[in-house]
Amino acid sequence: MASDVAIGPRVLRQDEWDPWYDNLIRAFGGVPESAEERQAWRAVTEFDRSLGVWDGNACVGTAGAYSFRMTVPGGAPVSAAGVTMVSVAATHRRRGVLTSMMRRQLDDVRSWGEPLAVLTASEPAIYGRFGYGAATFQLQAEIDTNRAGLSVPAGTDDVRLRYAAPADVLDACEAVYARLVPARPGMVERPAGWARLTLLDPESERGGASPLQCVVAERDGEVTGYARYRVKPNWDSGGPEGTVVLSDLDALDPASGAALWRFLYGIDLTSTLSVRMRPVDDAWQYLVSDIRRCLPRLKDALYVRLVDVGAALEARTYQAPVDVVFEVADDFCPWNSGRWRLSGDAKGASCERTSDAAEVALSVRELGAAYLGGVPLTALAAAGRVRELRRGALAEASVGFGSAVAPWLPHGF
Ligand SMILES: CC(=O)SCCNC(=O)CCNC(=O)[C@H](O)C(C)(C)COP(=O)(O)OP(=O)(O)OC[C@H]1O[C@@H](n2cnc3c(N)ncnc32)[C@H](O)[C@@H]1OP(=O)(O)O
Repeated sequence: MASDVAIGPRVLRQDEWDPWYDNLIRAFGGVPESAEERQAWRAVTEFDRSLGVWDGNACVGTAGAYSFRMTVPGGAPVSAAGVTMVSVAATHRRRGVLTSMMRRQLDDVRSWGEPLAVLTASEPAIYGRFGYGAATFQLQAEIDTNRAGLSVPAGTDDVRLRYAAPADVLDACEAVYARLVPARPGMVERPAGWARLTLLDPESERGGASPLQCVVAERDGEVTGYARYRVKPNWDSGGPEGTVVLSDLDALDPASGAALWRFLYGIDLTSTLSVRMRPVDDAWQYLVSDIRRCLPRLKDALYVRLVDVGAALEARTYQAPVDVVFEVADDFCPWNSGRWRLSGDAKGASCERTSDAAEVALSVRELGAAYLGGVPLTALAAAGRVRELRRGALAEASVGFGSAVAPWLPHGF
């Protein structure tokens, strides 16, 4: 029988989800998920935007594309395909199966009129060839809470904290999250069904820590913030050395945020606060007296691909006036290649094809890296990945592309 791999990716059918998802799980090591996790991921699968590659009856390739709306600089929510569930069976690796799915997917995203595709990469080396650039980074830290002192702003003592079962306060926490989304590039409006995912708490992923715990911050009876975390006790010969492992923390104002951080710092019998997936400008860094005792480090997070260069650059605003002609190279999506004049400021922008002389030359990957304002074009130029062709154009573009707050993707997908 002829192999269907030659036919290439096709849209996933509802009755194919189990073998499709099994291919993904196996590609990530084969550790089974709980029935609850499986059901939750099935519930958010968008079948008409999911692709499978089949060899006879066997699924050998998977890819999906959530229909996200992501905040861009200036605050607008922009349609972005959230590329996900990418896997190729090891029996079929390095034969171009991923490339065939990326080809089909980016053509589809273009036909849906969505200007952006975004993803988090299992390995950074995979997606650059398809035009994705690392656009946001996340802060990780192991905070020595006994030695990195904390000072809090006025009003912190007015914030009331109370424990709550995570599911009982989910709606109030989601309301806090939703109010933060427009204020920070890279944040994604949570589509229907996604709030539940924040509560998934399989024992296999706790690493010996407690189930998820939740504390909410309130002022005048209104929920103004929340933290979800686990505690991992550790008793060694020197005494208690437990770790607080932060899962999520969002707050609407500095005092509410500080109250939550102070709470996490002060949990008895613990000496380390372990944080992951935080924005690079996270406030706790400016509350501590000794940042060295926090061991901060960065990790790449969201990768951005401009599927439609003109529409994407028009969808955001620019924090200082920009009038620059970009020469864009895009081998994988050639419809983007060529010269574009971007004229914009903090109120809006236009981006149109031009035959004027190029002033800054770069590939679509660099444009994706710089798009959310977290990676300066000047830094990419220093690495030789962006070329200035008109004196002054690079600085003009780099300042304009910047963002007052660091872009951040708060959760995986
Ligand atoms: C958004 C997400 O879901 S991220 C999750 C990605 N999935 C995983 O990491 C699961 C485990 N890995 C896999 O399933 C597969 O190895 C994949 C999906 C990473 C790659 O699939 P393949 O079908 O083997 O890729 P394909 O054959 O199309 O390779 C295309 C090119 O990418 C390169 N490439 C593929 N995977 C990698 C990698 N992990 N690191 C570096 N380069 C890679 C290939 O060498 C090839 O290069 P070439 O064009 O210069 O020859």
